Amino acid sequence: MNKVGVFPGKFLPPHRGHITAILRAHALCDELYVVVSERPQEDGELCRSAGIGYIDGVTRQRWLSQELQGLGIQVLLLQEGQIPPFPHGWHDYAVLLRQKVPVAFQVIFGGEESYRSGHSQFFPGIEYKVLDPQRTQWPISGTEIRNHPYQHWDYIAGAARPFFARKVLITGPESCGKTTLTRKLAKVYCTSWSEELGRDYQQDVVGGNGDLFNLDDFNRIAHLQYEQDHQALRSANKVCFFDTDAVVTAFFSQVFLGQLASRIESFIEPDKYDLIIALEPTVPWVADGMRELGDPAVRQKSFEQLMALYQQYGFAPERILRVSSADYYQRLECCISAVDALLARNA
Ligand SMILES: NC(=O)c1ccc[n+]([C@@H]2O[C@H](COP(=O)([O-])OP(=O)(O)OC[C@H]3O[C@@H](n4cnc5c(N)ncnc54)[C@H](O)[C@@H]3O)[C@@H](O)[C@H]2O)c1
Repeated sequence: MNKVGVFPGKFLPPHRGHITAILRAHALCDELYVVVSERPQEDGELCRSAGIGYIDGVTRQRWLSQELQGLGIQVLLLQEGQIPPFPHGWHDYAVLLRQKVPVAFQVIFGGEESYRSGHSQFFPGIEYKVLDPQRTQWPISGTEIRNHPYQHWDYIAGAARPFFARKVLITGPESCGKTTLTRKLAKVYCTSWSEELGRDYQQDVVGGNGDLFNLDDFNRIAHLQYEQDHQALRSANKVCFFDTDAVVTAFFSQVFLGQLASRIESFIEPDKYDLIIALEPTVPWVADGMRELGDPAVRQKSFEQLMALYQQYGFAPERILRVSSADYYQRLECCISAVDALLARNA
């Protein structure tokens, strides 16, 4: 007979302990269903008290589906908000779980010996198989990750890391040292970064001549940058650095064409970044054949216009760090201190 197993849990968030236990369970049956339980009120409170955004059930289901893809394991979502919380809802929980899993199952997997009596009472005839109850291989819990994600980074399932990674935007007008600083910060923190692709785009599509840009070029730049940023975030190690954002694209759309390309605003995300490092144009201007705004007064004015755009689009002023020093060493130190502080919070 086909042996069907179920692996239930909150997975708030999924971690290596969960993944390893699920893979062991998968090796012990013919068909496995992972069931993500969501209790929006209680789960929301767990996230709030840890100081993180709410990780809803669908997001957890997506993360686990990504982690387990290709193995034939189905990940289901069980809404438990309407039944009494554990341990008072055993009866209703048993009913819901049976309704959710589309076929009869013979074994439930878990890591808690203390759930055994509940299982034998409410799932009679169904085996309860406990795996690694001491959590010896991966001594970690969802609570520890929620409360101290950067201390326990290596345990967080890869699919969930972009959620926890701090997002740091480096912004500023032309020739303020943005790209170099972004690369340096990524190296200091041994992590990924996303470079501004507008310059390569300008080279490839209009031979470097910005006068040939049309509005659709700026839509495409915003879209391509969005995708590239997304990819960089997937391999972030606690923090990810972004060399530009759609506000900068909006600014250049205005500079080159005197108007805003139609789709740029849909890529502007005021809440995305934990920190926005705004580099004032106090370092020497470097002509590279593609830059347009070299006059000192124009540079400062560009900076202020850019800052006004962040304000206009609702970026929180307390997340913006203006870096004005003309000294490259000071600029770097100032950024390192700010990123350290960001990683120390909630750590
Ligand atoms: N309402 C009720 O009365 C009731 C009754 C029984 C069960 N339930 C539901 O069953 C689920 C129980 O899951 P949970 O809260 O334990 O979820 P969880 O996400 O904390 O853990 C999921 C499973 O992984 C195991 N695990 C966790 N960390 C591990 C590690 N480091 N190494 C190996 N294994 C590890 C856990 O023991 C558990 O079996 C919950 O969703 C709960 O709502 C509800």
